Formats: sequence, structure tokens, C-alpha cells
Amino acid sequence: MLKFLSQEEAIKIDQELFNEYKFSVDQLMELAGLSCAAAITKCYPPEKNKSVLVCCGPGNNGGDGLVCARHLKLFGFEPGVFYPKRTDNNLYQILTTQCVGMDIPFVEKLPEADVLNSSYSLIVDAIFGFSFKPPIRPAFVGVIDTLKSVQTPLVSIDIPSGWDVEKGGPLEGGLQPELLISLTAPKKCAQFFTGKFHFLGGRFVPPRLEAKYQLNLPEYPGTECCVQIK
Ligand SMILES: NC(=O)C1=CN([C@@H]2O[C@H](COP(=O)(O)OP(=O)(O)OC[C@H]3O[C@@H](n4cnc5c(N)ncnc54)[C@H](O)[C@@H]3O)[C@@H](O)[C@H]2O)[C@H](O)CC1
Ligand SMILES: [K+]
Repeated sequence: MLKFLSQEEAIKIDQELFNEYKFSVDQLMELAGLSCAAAITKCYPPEKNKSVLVCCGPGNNGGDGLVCARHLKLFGFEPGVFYPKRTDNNLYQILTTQCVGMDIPFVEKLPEADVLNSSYSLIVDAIFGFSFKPPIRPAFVGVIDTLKSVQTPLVSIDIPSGWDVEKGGPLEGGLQPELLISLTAPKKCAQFFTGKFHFLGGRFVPPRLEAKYQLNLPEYPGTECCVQIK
């Protein structure tokens, strides 16, 4: 049976990929972000879903979002990025520059829900990933509240932002993504996901690491970088 990871296991696997297997963050982030763009394209054909707003948080989940935005552009979407809390970290600066170089506009202020509904056919939530610890700090409360109230379909990368990584969402009033893309392996909160599509991406796990943590990952079809699990 597919394993659902605790927060501690997700962090341990992440550290092992970097420290023992010597992957670099940007290598894994590129594969993760690419797999998210691929899953989105499978669920929402770009011909019908042009404009996508990718909301990026301050950590690596936000980095996956920046990579995803770049690939969405190459796949025929018209992405924009909302990236309110930037850091001096060189990797994020480079990812931002790459998006700018792809003529992806950055939105300085998150529009109100009704404007989001009329301006975008999809919203990508790349705000918090597996390192999130509730409660949401004040700087992001307004952002999550706005995303909770939109009608536009929401796609969450790895964790629906604001959800407890293990216990899941507040049953009432949490983000309710239509598509969840788990990366590496689903975290425990994914068991509470009730949306339409659940994909697994981040096809970079060495078989020995998969065996050590008994991940029992589903088979990816052929050379695909993502696989549908629901
Ligand atoms: N091995 C893998 O599976 C890979 C996964 N990737 C992605 O990386 C994220 C995890 O990234 P990390 O940088 O560890 O953390 P987050 O992005 O989840 O967030 C950290 C960020 O958020 C702030 N924060 C935490 N709690 C709160 C809070 N309550 N309120 C406000 N802000 C909060 C914290 O201060 C940090 O700034 C994983 O989910 C994947 O998406 C890699 O891309 C590839 C390898
Ligand atoms: K997220």
C-alpha cells in the first residue's frame, strides 16, 4: 500500500536526498515543478484554461511554484506569479529572473476573490509545503483567506496551504483544492483530500531510498514525470 509520510519522515527523506544522495535543491525543484506543470496540463488542457495565477510562498514549495510557472508557459498557458515574501537566496532570485525572462508577469498585490474569479481560470497554491507549522502567521492570513473564498479551481502543490501536514485541513473553511500534486510521496494530510484529482510527481527517488522508507510508490507510466493516484 502507498505510504503516507509524517512531517518528520518527509523532512528526513528530503535531507537524505541532499546529504547522502548529493542531489542539489535546484535539480529536485526543477523535476518537482516540471511534474506539477505536467499534472496541471493533464487535468486542465491549456486551450480551455489559459490564465493561471501561481501563488508562491517563502520556501521551497514557492520555488516549485516558480519552476511550475515557467513550464506552464512552455505548455501553452499564460501564467502570472504572485510572490509576496521574497528572500535574498540566490536560487529564488535566479528562478524569479527566469520567469521574468519568459515574460511571466508578477502581480504585486493579490486581487480580491471576485477579480481572481473573473481574471484566472486556475490558481496554483505553492505557498506552504511539508515544513509548514500551524497556525498561519499574520503575513499570510489574508492570502489564505482570499484563496479559500475563490470559485476558480485551485491546484495545491504538495500540501494544501494552511493544512496541518499530518492532520489535514480544518474541516470547515480550509483550502479545498480540486487537484493535489504530492511530491516524492504523499504526506499524511493527503488522506483527507476530497478534491477531483490526486497526482504524484517528483520522479527522482532512488530505489534504495524508496525501499528504506517502504514508500511503495505507484508505477509511473513509461517516461511520464507524474502519475494519477486518484
Ligand atoms: N524532497 C522533496 O520532496 C522535495 C520537495 N520540494 C518542495 O519543498 C517543500 C518543502 O520546502 P521547505 O522549504 O522545507 O518548506 P515550505 O516551503 O513548506 O515552507 C517553509 C517556509 O514557510 C514558512 N512557514 C512555515 N510555517 C509557517 C506559518 N505557520 N506561517 C507562515 N509561514 C510559515 C517558513 O518560515 C519558511 O519560510 C516541499 O513541500 C516541496 O514542495 C523541493 O522543491 C524538491 C525536493
Ligand atoms: K502548497
